[in-house]
Amino acid sequence: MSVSRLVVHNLRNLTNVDIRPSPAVNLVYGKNGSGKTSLLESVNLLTLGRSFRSHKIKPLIQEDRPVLTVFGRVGEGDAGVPLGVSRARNGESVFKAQGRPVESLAELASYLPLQVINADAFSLLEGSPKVRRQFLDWLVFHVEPDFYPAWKAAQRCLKHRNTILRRGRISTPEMAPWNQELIAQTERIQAFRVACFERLMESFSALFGELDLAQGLNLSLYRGWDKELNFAQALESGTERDIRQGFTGVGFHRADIRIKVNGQNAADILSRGQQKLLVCALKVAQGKVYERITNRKCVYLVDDLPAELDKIHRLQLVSWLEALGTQVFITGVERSALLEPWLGNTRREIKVFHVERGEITSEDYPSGE
Ligand SMILES: Nc1ncnc2c1ncn2[C@@H]1O[C@H](COP(=O)(O)OP(=O)(O)OP(=O)(O)O)[C@@H](O)[C@H]1O
Repeated sequence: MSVSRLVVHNLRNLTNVDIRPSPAVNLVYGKNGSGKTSLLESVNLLTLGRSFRSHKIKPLIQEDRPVLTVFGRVGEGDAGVPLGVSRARNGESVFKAQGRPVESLAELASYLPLQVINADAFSLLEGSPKVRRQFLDWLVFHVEPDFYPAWKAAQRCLKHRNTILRRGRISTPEMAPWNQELIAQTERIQAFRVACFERLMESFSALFGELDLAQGLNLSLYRGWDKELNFAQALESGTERDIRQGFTGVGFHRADIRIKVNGQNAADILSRGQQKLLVCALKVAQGKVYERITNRKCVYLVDDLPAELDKIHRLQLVSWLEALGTQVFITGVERSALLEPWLGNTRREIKVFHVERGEITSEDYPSGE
């Protein structure tokens, strides 16, 4: 899967953009504030209906304009699927695929699986368990069709159970069916997550295992309750605490990926550059597993590649992306720093885009080199 055409109107400082990206390597350079990240945001918007920077829509719409639109073709050349998104200041939105409104944002997302590596990527190490849980669940959601219904059903049970807990007067006949259903759905969610986590770790070790950085590194899946107990036992033994707290303290909603170096949190031990490379490896590993299972490739958006990564680490990430053979959009301030790691390392088509005050010009490498 790749974006073969991208047309953007009134997104931040991008007033009128129409580009035909390479199905392989797209390098986007320009000064600070020129509009590079906005271009990546437009790809994100096209498939997820929102930015990766913020859930708010108004800041995305160009000042003094009522609406922003992004149109794109996804697939091979002009034969690709047309996708269109418009978001208006007054709250109106249109999401279209193949010329008709989509049934859900999940349908829109299914046309173009995306992986984003940007400054927020560090939150995979520093952030709350929710960030890591969502990271794993992205994969589970995309490769296991029964996961989402199970997850939704479990969420429903949790909500009802918590409402009963908050009321304080617990009646067993009222609570029992929610507990039973929660246990059944949690076991399914857990099985899906374990299977995906194992595949993810296999792929991650193949990428990362050889690096010095891998010394002492350990990633493990925390299920969301004591590993000595099954979920039914954990729920039962936590009942009094749940009543006191007014919510369910154990379960699928507490799962986490624990990332440690010699027993300490990786975020407390690794340098920024090391953290970024580790996060990149996790995202590339995820893309690999996704491809193996679905036979489809993710598109990678890498905002400000040089930030935090030295030459060797940039080269490492580029070699991983190249091995994936996927479409990438990579931004940076300096053209040479963006191009350098690819030179001699890819036979695929490179396009270089220069952004200046929201205007984009493109060149096919190696023209003019
Ligand atoms: N709603 C808006 N309307 C008009 N311009 C906007 C709006 N929101 C942001 N901008 C401007 O659009 C420009 C695009 O910013 P963007 O973050 O894409 O730049 P960038 O090239 O990625 O910069 P950096 O290298 O600093 O990360 C900025 O100059 C910003 O001030």
